[in-house]
Amino acid sequence: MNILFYHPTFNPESWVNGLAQRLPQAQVRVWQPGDDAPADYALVWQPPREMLANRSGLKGIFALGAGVDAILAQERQAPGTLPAGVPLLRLEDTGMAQQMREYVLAYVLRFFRRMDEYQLQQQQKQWQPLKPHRQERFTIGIMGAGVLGQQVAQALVALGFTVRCWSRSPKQIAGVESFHGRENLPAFLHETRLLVNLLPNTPETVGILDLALMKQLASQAYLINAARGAHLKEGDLLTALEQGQVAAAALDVFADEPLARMHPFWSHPRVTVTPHIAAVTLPSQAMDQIAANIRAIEQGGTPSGQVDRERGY
Ligand SMILES: NC(=O)C1=CN([C@@H]2O[C@H](COP(=O)(O)OP(=O)(O)OC[C@H]3O[C@@H](n4cnc5c(N)ncnc54)[C@H](O)[C@@H]3O)[C@@H](O)[C@H]2O)C=CC1
Ligand SMILES: O=C(O)C(=O)CO
Repeated sequence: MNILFYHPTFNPESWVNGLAQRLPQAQVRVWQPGDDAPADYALVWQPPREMLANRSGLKGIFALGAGVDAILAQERQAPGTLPAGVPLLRLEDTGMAQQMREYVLAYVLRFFRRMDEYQLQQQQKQWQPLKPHRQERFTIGIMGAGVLGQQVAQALVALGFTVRCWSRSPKQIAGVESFHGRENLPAFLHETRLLVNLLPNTPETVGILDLALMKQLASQAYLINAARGAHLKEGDLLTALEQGQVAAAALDVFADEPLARMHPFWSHPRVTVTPHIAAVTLPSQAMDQIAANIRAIEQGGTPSGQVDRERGY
């Protein structure tokens, strides 16, 4: 069995060695331009078109992340990047849910305990206790109740928050009110005080975080966007902040990354910027999952994490 690896920034040696340890029967190699020797599987992030274009015989392409929007966009722009008919698989959790829980909880508590405002007050040397937010008036809405959203929801319930989620189909998550479908989006947004976005970026969800949506939230709402920058209309967030509709936002992802030096978010007193670090790929856990999926395919079983290319996630 031959496995190709390509990632623009990961250390390829540790992946080649790690995969070889997990799949002793496999020959693992780092793809180099011009390599058109046979392969059964490919592990990729931002693959050049020429890497996979003529490889319709692959048994699986493994995306080295949870979100596959970038690779599907590559395919739209340069057809052939993902040969037709080859299953595309993504990472499911592999340690990202724990990181995402930490990220979201950190900002939920920061906003709930008004730490963002105390930080601004400290800069003014201002000693001014603020009226605490009350949990019963601090409903948290999670858009996207998948692998990551469900675990974040459970962690927030355990902290005593009222939590609701919105997804494509109804979800059963203990202690969480489930809303689904576009028709129920207004009901989900109504009275949501803190909105967490964990949707995949698809043709249906791109630009979903716009001013019209923000106006449906409770006033002085908070936003945590840890999914994709393409979900957020950045100018609309600036307007919502100016109008007081949104009190503050924590943003991990941006329309253009890295965020341009002149971007207003950098210096906005009500915006926190992190450089797309909410949940990163953990090589060891990712390789365990990919190796298990390859074994499943080799034994005629069904691997997990297969992407529906039409749906976009
Ligand atoms: N900032 C970061 O570091 C990271 C960001 N991410 C982002 O998080 C996203 C979510 O990851 P997972 O939870 O693993 O995905 P998932 O596929 O398990 O969950 C997606 C959820 O979104 C819902 N959804 C999809 N389309 C919808 C629509 N049109 N209307 C309503 N609900 C819809 C689904 O029903 C599902 O509940 C990824 O696609 C990625 O973009 C993932 C990892 C790290
Ligand atoms: O896995 C993903 O989709 C990520 O965004 C990782 O940073």
